[in-house]
Amino acid sequence: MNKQIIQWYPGHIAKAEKQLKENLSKVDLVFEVRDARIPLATSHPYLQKWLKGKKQILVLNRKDMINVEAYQAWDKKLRSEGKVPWWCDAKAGTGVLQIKHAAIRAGQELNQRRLDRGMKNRAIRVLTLGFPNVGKSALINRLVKKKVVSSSRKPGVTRSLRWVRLGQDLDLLDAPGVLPPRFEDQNAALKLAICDDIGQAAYDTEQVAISFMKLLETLENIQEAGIKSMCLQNRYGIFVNETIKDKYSWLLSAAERHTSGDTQRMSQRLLDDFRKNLLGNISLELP
Ligand SMILES: Nc1nc2c(ncn2[C@@H]2O[C@H](COP(=O)(O)OP(=O)(O)OP(=O)(O)O)[C@@H](O)[C@H]2O)c(=O)[nH]1
Repeated sequence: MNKQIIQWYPGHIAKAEKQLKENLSKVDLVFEVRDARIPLATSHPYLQKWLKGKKQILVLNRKDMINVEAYQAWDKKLRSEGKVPWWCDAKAGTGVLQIKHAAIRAGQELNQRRLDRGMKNRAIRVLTLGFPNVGKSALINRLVKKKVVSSSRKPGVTRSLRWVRLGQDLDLLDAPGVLPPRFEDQNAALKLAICDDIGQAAYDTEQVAISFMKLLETLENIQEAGIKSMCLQNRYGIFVNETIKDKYSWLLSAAERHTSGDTQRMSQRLLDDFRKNLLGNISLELP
């Protein structure tokens, strides 16, 4: 997918970015939350420029949705770059307590510096930052152990900044997802679309479904994923690795058979199936 096909910069994200910049000076620490399935595609190109050396905790969420190989490869790569990745599953709550402790420790260091300068101790203000739908709100809800902010399956749900208190030590700021105004790298944008990390209005479902199939063919671990045994045969009458004259004509013909030529709906079903059944088994992005 080389053409500029996927674009998404809705008004609320532009507004969120403006608000974020206004609020950055008020926070002490930033949780940068990325999607563990696509840590590169969910790394914001301007983030370091905005944060200007502010203390950060790198959270790789959705650990439950990747395989061990991907986890190990990314953990090693990030550590080799001097980063400390904190892995979690904000839906189930795994790894969240460790993140809380890391934030409290960072807060103690910051407060020590305040004391050294003759200032009083205070709760540390933490901003949760990341692309839409990576699990920022789910992480906050897990940290405070109740549903204080909306967390939903669709990207772009958090629309405004909201402070949430966590015990005596931390004040958390939930913020809408941020995105670069233009996706220079359309392959990264495709991964965001496949993982449902950008709004559906940003892309053509059929094109993304076809691009995803092309991408699947290039993945080495596709056999391990047991894709052939998936619902594809029964539901769509196709095999991914089948040799066919026009590789992607199956998408169109399958769409005709199943949904009277409604390829958009067919592609949507396909993407939904893949998101549900396949994405946890394959590595969309390896270092
Ligand atoms: N399997 C799994 N699902 C998760 C995880 N974290 C979040 N989710 C789900 O992903 C969806 C998006 O989570 P949110 O917390 O709303 O994401 P967000 O980053 O706040 O999204 P925006 O409001 O768009 O910025 C929800 O349906 C969550 O239940 C995780 O670690 N594992």
